[in-house]
Amino acid sequence: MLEARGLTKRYEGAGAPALDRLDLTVPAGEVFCLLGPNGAGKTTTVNLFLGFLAPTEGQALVCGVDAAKDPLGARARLAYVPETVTLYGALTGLENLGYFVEVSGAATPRSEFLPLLLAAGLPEEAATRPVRAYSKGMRQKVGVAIALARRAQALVLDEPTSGLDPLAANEFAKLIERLRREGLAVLMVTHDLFLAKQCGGRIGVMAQGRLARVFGAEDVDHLGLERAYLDIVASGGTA
Ligand SMILES: Nc1ncnc2c1ncn2[C@@H]1O[C@H](COP(=O)(O)OP(=O)(O)OP(=O)(O)O)[C@@H](O)[C@H]1O
Repeated sequence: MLEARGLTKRYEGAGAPALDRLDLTVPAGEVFCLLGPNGAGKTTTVNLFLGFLAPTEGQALVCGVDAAKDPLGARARLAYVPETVTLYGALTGLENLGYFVEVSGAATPRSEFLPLLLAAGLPEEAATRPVRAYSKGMRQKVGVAIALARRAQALVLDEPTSGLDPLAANEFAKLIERLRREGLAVLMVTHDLFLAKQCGGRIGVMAQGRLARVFGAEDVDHLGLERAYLDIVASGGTA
């Protein structure tokens, strides 16, 4: 579970807070998509959950662990897939997975590596090829496989489908849905309204550091979400 309680971040020298009293709970088995324009506070939120930033006020809890007080404990329970997954180009997908699992200290047996890559949607023939020739979507899948291998209970994704073609983004949405069904708590930052709708769960729109509105993915159609998003952004989060 991911939980923000009155989570606030004011960067030094800045006037308005980058994140203003965020209250949010993402339980196991839910996807929460965070939308918002540039500078809304999405990355700040992610960095607070990862314990990379200390909050000015409030708490970011990962499965009950306060990320500011125990960042290593929080990160042990949280898998993070960034916008661009950094892998070793000369190593194969399998070798990269093995390396990152070892570094993380996870006890995942080697026999599970290939099934994990396949579960993340990587074609089997690609698993033994150097990743320097992988597409961005294939790299993202290795990133998800690394996250799965760590058996984290929560998953945070930052713009995971940026630069993916619609087919790859659609495949990625299905993967996220599967992880949700397997019981992960998923927080996904995205600019992609279609992806947010497709991944189900709840969709939050941030503006100027505030979580302005939360929609159930079932309760709003694409056009309605787009209109609401534009209204919220135009009003600076007060619509
Ligand atoms: N290290 C920093 N020092 C000062 N201000 C910062 C710092 N990082 C971010 N900010 C400011 O905090 C606010 C929120 O930034 P943040 O990066 O969280 O937004 P975002 O929603 O992730 O934007 P984007 O969609 O562009 O990634 C912005 O006004 C930004 O300029």
